[in-house]
Amino acid sequence: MATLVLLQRDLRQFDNPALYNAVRRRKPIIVVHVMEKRLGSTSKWWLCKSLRLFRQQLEEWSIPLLHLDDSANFSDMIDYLNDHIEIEQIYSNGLDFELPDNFVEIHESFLANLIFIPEDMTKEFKIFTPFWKSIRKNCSPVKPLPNPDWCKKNHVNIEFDEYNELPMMMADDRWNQMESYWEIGEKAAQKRLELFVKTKLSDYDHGRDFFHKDGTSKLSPHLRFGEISVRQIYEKLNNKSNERFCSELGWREFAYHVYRNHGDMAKIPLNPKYCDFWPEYNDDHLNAWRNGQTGYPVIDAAMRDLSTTGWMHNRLRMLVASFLVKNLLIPWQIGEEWFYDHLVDADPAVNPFSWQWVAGCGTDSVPYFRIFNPMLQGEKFDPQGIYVRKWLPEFADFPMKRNIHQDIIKQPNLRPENYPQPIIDFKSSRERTLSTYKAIVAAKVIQLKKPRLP
Ligand SMILES: Cc1cc2nc3c(=O)[nH]c(=O)nc-3n(C[C@H](O)[C@H](O)[C@H](O)COP(=O)(O)OP(=O)(O)OC[C@H]3O[C@@H](n4cnc5c(N)ncnc54)[C@H](O)[C@@H]3O)c2cc1C
Repeated sequence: MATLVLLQRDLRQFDNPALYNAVRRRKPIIVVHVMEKRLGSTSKWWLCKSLRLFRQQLEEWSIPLLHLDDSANFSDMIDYLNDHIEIEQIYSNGLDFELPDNFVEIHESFLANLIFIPEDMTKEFKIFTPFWKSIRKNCSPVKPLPNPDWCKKNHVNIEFDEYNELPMMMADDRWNQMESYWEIGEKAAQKRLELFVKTKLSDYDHGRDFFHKDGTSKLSPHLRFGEISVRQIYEKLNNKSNERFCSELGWREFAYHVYRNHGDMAKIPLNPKYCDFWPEYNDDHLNAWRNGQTGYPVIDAAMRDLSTTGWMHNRLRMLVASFLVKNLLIPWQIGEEWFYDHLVDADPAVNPFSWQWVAGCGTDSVPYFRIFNPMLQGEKFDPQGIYVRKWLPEFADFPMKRNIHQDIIKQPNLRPENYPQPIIDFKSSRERTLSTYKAIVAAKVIQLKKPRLP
């Protein structure tokens, strides 16, 4: 008789409730990773590496890690496993698919991805601050579990010849390059947390906004795949001096709070006024945005950074998203999809939530008239153009004393020859957007053209 542990976004041994409870049963354990339904290619790259490392960790406990590529084949897999050893109990930490009816009785699901238990929050909140205040006042954060007490009885001495293959990525230079930016897995996540606490946390409130400074934790992909427990981070850092950092974890909780009631958030605006809004858009503009060729240095640097590293600083995410939606008037869903495919931390709740926040159609969103100015933002948060120079080789000889963000717009002769002209005029695109949004906000029912979505 064996315990089956199904994992999706919880590739860790420490504070993993499904694994912990399985170990306590003192029966042989089989772990199966089930492929998520929505996974971008860059996150898949991360997952492939993470699964291999996790398999090595589980081998130390003689627990086999199998992989199911499509949750639709769940029953076939159980038949196969039952031919080798009877599956008595199934544990998971929440799945993105429903188990077939005949397994519901033996399945127990724990929640592992959030600090607070969502069921403890009976009211639906639309604004972040009251949500965060209320949940902290009225609910208790879940404490991380102790290390499970591993015992030799839990061994499974069976060689599985099916479901043994872990997913693979096609060879691509992109992945080789990405490799140099990241250390993957549970051990790396713990190391990153330690380093952040030692070297960056004390300056986080100020440093987090400067995109050339590397002042944030970069824990997001580890949290995305559950290589580290958010409860462990919260328990360690939740005190008065780390309010700002904890409130960022709070935004993550809030995104999941909203996602619980709006699973279709990646496609459907939370504010129905925006449902049928988007006009036709320009494909050349979209391609320029994707490839970092808009002629606006900070936007282009950020988009090239994303393609190379799979990550982007939070302020830059806001800037490039605002530029796409509010200057190029391209539907936010298209940007969401691009991010989802290119981010190592592409998160099914946080990514669509954040895109809706920028587009102004979400909950507790940026007001429609707030349109980020890439020149001013660049000047403020990358004053010497260090970040831009890092990602745009076209600016290698640009004089250090010049303001890279403003000067090339105000004095076109300073623009490097091999760097594109701006694809739009910032001021007039801003005005066009403001009048379009004003009409939406004023209208009772919007009936413009449907968006052309991918
Ligand atoms: C358009 C857009 C898309 C985004 N897409 C994602 C996504 O797919 N996945 C993702 O994890 N984050 C996303 N974010 C939120 C945020 O940009 C990242 O969480 C953050 O940049 C990750 O870097 P970090 O780990 O160094 O963050 P830190 O500043 O060190 O924060 C610690 C943790 O708090 C959480 N967090 C921080 N900022 C936010 C935020 N604004 N909203 C929700 N949670 C937050 C993350 O889990 C993060 O790892 C998006 C933001 C925008 C504007």
